[in-house]
Amino acid sequence: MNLKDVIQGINVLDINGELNIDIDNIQYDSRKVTEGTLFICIKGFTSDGHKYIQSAIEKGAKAFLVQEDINIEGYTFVKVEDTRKTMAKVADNFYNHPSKKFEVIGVTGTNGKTSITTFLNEILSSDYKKVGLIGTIKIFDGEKEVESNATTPESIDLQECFNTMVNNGCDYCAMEVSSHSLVLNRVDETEFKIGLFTNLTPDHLDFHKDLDDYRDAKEILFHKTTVANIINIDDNGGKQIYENIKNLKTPAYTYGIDNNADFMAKDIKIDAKGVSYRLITPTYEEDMFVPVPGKFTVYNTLAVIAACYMLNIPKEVVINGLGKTNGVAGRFETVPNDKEISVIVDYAHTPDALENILNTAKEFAKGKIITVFGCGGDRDTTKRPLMGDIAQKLSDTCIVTSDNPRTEDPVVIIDDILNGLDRDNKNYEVIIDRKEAIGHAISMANKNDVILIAGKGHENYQIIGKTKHHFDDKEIANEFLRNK
Ligand SMILES: CC(=O)N[C@H]1[C@@H](OP(=O)(O)OP(=O)(O)OC[C@H]2O[C@@H](n3ccc(=O)[nH]c3=O)[C@H](O)[C@@H]2O)O[C@H](CO)[C@@H](O)[C@@H]1O[C@H](C)C(=O)N[C@@H](C)C(=O)N[C@H](CCC(=O)O)C(=O)O
Ligand SMILES: Nc1ncnc2c1ncn2[C@@H]1O[C@H](COP(=O)(O)OP(=O)(O)OP(=O)(O)O)[C@@H](O)[C@H]1O
Ligand SMILES: N[C@H](CCC[C@H](N)C(=O)O)C(=O)O
Ligand SMILES: [Mg+2]
Repeated sequence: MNLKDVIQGINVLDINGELNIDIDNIQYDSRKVTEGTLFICIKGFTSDGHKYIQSAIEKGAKAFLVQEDINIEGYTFVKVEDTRKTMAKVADNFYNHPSKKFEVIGVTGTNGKTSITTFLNEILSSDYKKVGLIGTIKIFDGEKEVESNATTPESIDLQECFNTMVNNGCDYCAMEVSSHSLVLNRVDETEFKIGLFTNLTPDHLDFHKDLDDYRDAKEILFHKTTVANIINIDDNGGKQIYENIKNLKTPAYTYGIDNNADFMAKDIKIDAKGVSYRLITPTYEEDMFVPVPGKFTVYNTLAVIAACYMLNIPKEVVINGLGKTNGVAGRFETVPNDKEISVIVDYAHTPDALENILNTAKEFAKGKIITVFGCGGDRDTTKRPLMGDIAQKLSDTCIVTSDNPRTEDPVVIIDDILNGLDRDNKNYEVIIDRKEAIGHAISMANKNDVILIAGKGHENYQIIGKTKHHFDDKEIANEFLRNK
């Protein structure tokens, strides 16, 4: 594509060099530059893309989008105010506005995004639609699965992914939209048909100033939609967002259990097999069963039902689809065994999620509840003591261990967790090594006990320092259960 077309519509401050050149690739990471690339220099949190101009030239970059005054003979420099923001526009131009060519459904909120996008994918696929998926567990581009490195990819990667999905004949894309992505312009220029909001509870307060700031970030999604916004009205953050967006051109709809809503669940029953409820929509009522336990499943499925309603998916497809769902990998996933112990692997990595999952386990536990959990390193530290408190109060025994320590010392992370629990109550233990901790939980469990292994869910790795080691909670639990 001609550079003039690539930068069409952007606010240019200055140009040095020739604009009438062909661009074959756009890239924000010098390590991925190829011949004919427009390299976008981003001033980041840890590094500065402007430092890599020389190495990008060596790899074949021809043109640069910059925030500084730079002029090198034979290359083109386009200066703009904010390269990160402009990058989204450039990416949308380069891939020819792919999000407008199919139906993108965006899901935001602290918990439930992966669960909802997975359900949506399952249901829309069963209606013979081709569905792309973007989220924490994986990316599916309509033909193949690609490893996911983030919940929401960088703008260039995102627009490239949309383009591949469109070329692969996808009708829909169900995607998770993280608060980071909304603030860091990753989803700018994306046209969402539907925006869904799940809930807002403390997380990522290392990145957002406070909970209000975090909520404002989430609200951005609902200003980018064209067909419908769907909001959990039982959630305080949801209520506030609804107030702010209810009069926008795109209509807003609500779902909930406790408050009057467009999509409601009544007569809820929850047990170890799943949830059942009476579904009330604007035009029909139905008895629902979903084989995934937890009150949060009621919320997640109401959101899915509302989205499918707005997309005119036949109600039978939605109801039957949810009734047969395989659940979501690493979300309330049980590890089958012949010891009559309920071993549950779950991705609860926030105080709210941990509380919900433990309350769900409590509703059907016939024996003791043993919780194994830790907190991730290089992430929000304020959630650590809160999770310690919740795990201790809602378990008979809790084993505090490591999650992904990343570049932090696991002992320091565990200490932060211990600051939230009552050290005089000896119902907790500390075992730094996660494998050992899981083994210990299984060795101490008796028939009818519930073991909750929380925090890592589907992850099949542990990040220590900057290295990913193979590690899979389910696999390890299985190994100990076999030998018990
Ligand atoms: C805080 C944050 O989100 N940072 C993201 C951001 O990094 P950054 O802008 O600070 O980049 P930087 O490392 O300072 O580098 C600046 C520029 O130099 C470039 N560079 C750097 C080195 C080099 O050799 N050559 C080169 O060109 C980089 O590619 C970048 O363009 O842009 C990078 C490129 O897209 C991301 O990889 C990086 O995500 C980091 C790794 C991260 O951990 N992000 C997490 C917190 C995140 O995004 N999480 C959310 C939510 C998770 C959830 O709740 O589900 C997510 O959506 O995943
Ligand atoms: N609607 C919900 N409300 C509260 N907790 C939930 C909800 N749905 C799922 N959970 C809990 O949160 C955990 C994470 O769920 P899920 O992976 O769907 O969330 P997510 O929003 O995708 O998280 P992430 O920000 O890591 O991408 C689950 O393992 C479960 O314990
Ligand atoms: N998307 C979340 C996942 C956290 C999962 C947990 N296992 C951890 O490593 O903290 C994050 O990056 O904050
Ligand atoms: Mg997710």
